[in-house]
Amino acid sequence: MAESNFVDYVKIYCRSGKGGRGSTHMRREKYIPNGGPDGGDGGRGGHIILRGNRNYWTLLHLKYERHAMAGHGESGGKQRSFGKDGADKIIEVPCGTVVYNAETGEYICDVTEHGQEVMLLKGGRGGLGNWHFKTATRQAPRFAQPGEPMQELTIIMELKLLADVGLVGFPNAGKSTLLSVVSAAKPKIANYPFTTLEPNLGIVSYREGKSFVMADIPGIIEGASEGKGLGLRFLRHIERNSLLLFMVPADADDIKKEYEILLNELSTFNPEMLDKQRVLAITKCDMLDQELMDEMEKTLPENIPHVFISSITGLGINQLKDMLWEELNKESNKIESIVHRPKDVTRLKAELQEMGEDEDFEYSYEDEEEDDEYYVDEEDWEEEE
Ligand SMILES: Nc1nc2c(ncn2[C@@H]2O[C@H](COP(=O)(O)OP(=O)(O)OP(=O)(O)O)[C@@H](O)[C@H]2O)c(=O)[nH]1
Ligand SMILES: [Mg+2]
Repeated sequence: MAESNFVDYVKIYCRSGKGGRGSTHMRREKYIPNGGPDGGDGGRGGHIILRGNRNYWTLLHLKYERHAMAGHGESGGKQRSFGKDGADKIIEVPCGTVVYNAETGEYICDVTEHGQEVMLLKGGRGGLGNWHFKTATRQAPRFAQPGEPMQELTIIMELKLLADVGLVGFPNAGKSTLLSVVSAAKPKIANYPFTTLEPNLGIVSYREGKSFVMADIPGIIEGASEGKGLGLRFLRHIERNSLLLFMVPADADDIKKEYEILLNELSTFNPEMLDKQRVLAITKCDMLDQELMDEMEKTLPENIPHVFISSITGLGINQLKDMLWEELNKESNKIESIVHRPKDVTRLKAELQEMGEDEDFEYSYEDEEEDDEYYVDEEDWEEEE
């Protein structure tokens, strides 16, 4: 597959900073021969923090990152001086990013709002300098605390677009065409299946300056949940939608059957998809006359509101927008009902391999000096001028 700019999946090795060690310095000035311990505290190691940023729409900027490392805390110094804290590493992510543990598939957190910050890995606390351990005997504290160790974690970040309405349909159903007439988005449209290879988002303006976001995803075919066609790779982008708009063309052999196949694929992917509100649009109705529509009406699936539309003539488009808006504003259809289950690790691995993301990041500890517990720096004991 060609190199794509729509990146919704990345694997990153993360490491927080370790805490700086406390100093064991002894105060020895000219006229104060036994000044006692005055070693300062080590600095805190840097955190790894995720921050939601609405200016990002994909994870592309993280694709080649591969690792995120925060700075280590510096050691404490003489005269109770504190070591500097290690620099935090902030990873900016688009809203709708879900984070999993790459080894276990366990769900860790998600970032849904602009400016929202999630502490992924805490930096180690700095060790206390020996002045804290001053006792009556003064001489005692020839040690200070080491800093707390760093933490490591390899994560998978997955983007789930945060659109209000998700378009669900077989290839060629007219999904992209609809998006292009109700929003300013300019998706590719053509008379062959799988024209759309990546999700497109559009803002649909409604009356009085109100608007909602619509996501056009690649077409779904029977067996998609087992990997057929473009497979389930893009289904996750409609997991977050509060409303699903099913689209079946008027010239389909059996509208009801096509609808059921789509529904079945979604529920195989994630049974919670069935909890979402649905609307059915019969597309390309410029090919029908009123008589045919009345006839067709009787064969449609029950329990789902439907509308006949044509993106070409504009038939039913306003009615469709009204229906979508009404459904979106029902209290029962607010999002956040989504339950995060752990990822199936084998599936995760397969997905990663498919994306060429499965090489493990090797981290070298070569440049790092080891913290010796109760480390005593000889220099600290030298007499000063
Ligand atoms: N007559 C008619 N043709 C339409 C209408 N809407 C879309 N089409 C045609 O149907 C074909 C497929 O349209 P697309 O919008 O690309 O379909 P899609 O569902 O996005 O297809 P994939 O991206 O392949 O999943 C194109 O040739 C469109 O011109 C319509 O309302 N009436
Ligand atoms: Mg399309």
